Amino acid sequence: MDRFKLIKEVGDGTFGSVWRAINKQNGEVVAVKKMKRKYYSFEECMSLREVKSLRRMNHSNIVKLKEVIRENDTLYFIMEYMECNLYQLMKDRVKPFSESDVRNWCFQIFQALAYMHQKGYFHRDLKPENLLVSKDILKLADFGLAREVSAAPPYTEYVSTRWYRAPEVLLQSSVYDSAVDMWAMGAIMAELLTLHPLFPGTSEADEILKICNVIGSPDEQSWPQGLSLAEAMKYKFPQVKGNQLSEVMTSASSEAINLISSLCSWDPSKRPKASEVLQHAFFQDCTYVPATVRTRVAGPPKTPPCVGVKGVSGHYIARRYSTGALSTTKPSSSIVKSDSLNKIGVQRKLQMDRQAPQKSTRTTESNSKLNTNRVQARNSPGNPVLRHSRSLPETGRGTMQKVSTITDKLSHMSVTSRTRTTVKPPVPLLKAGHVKADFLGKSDEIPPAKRLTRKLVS
Ligand SMILES: Nc1ncnc2c1ncn2[C@@H]1O[C@H](COP(=O)(O)OP(=O)(O)OP(=O)(O)O)[C@@H](O)[C@H]1O
Repeated sequence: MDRFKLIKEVGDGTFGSVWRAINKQNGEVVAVKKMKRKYYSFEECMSLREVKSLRRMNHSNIVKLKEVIRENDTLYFIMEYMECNLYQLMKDRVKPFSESDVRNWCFQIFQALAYMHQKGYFHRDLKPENLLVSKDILKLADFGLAREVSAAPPYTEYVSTRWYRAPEVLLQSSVYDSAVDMWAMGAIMAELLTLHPLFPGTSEADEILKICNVIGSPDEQSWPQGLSLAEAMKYKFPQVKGNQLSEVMTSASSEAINLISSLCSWDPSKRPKASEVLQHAFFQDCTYVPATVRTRVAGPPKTPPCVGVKGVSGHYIARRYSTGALSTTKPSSSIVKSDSLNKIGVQRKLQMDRQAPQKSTRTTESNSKLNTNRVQARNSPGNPVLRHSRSLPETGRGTMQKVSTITDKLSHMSVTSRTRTTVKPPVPLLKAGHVKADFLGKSDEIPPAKRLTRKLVS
């Protein structure tokens, strides 16, 4: 690692801290992800799912893994550097992004997903924090949960971030597929257009309630398999009619609403595939031009403001953006370039309310057994108290935030008078976190003040 000078920590995830760094030999700016747990053999490193899947990806909208280095039992991923993530772009904004921004960003991500799904992988942990931005380019990152479609189910160790978690996963189906990524993209698109998470559940039960409040409870017609899954675990869906997305996403176009509605279908088989989404009317003005062949247009490329700038809505025209050449440094026995890496699975640790670093055991919501006799969905908690949890000092923002969300509004509309509530002014978003086991029927066990936590290093 002597070849790299670490400049600044730019991210602190469950499994690794990410640094902006410079390759001293060629001056290239890179991202270095330093894994938190120790790795005592190189084979162990090579078996990581993040390594196995990323090395097979070669797409301009998927972050490139340049090298894997193990030094003193510590594992480092050398990746192309991206300026910020989509959550960081959203968190300080007051004015929603323009639909054309959202269209351009999502088009790129659906391109990456179409590629990845076609290659036989699905991501399983899509969330704004894993969509990285530089200039006008978006890239998919964090393949720690990526899974080969061909790998035999049941998939038992999976934990995605709850707010973007598909209902079949919430109901512990063991045979889900790439449709879980499509669900997450529907939720992310809505969040980009409104600056509020669409389904900010405080527990798994509340997550399902939040979904019901928006799209209505599933029935025999909309999702027969879902009813069977629920029955198998003795879970009863709350009976909610749901509301029209258009009633709360008032400024969204009918095409955007239509696309989000189909992505967030209860039945995974009714969600469009990524390749189909690219043909949707919402993207009719988009034409994908690979980053490598784009011509530069007037004006310097810029990344939308992500820290400390409020209310700015930029228009980001596709421009040439170089991700830099691969490092030319000579690989040693403990350094492997991306094209010579091996396969297997990743250890993934949950991000708790207050993240415990160095914890290497796998603790997942899905792993624990559900107490099927106790399954009972709770009513919506209303506006939950949310907390920012940051691992580096931050200025200016309070730690306790009362958050108004789309679903809270919808919940109010559907459960009470069905009259429209006054739209509250937007407040800073919270970064979704994995939260300790909160299975359906156990949501009461989570202390209210700790329920929704995002973690961010700025
Ligand atoms: N290539 C990169 N360039 C710049 N920043 C990055 C890069 N990769 C990751 N980051 C930043 O670091 C954060 C954490 O990275 P990552 O998601 O890979 O870690 P993790 O430990 O797997 O996180 P999680 O808790 O989501 O599982 C990201 O949200 C992003 O802000």
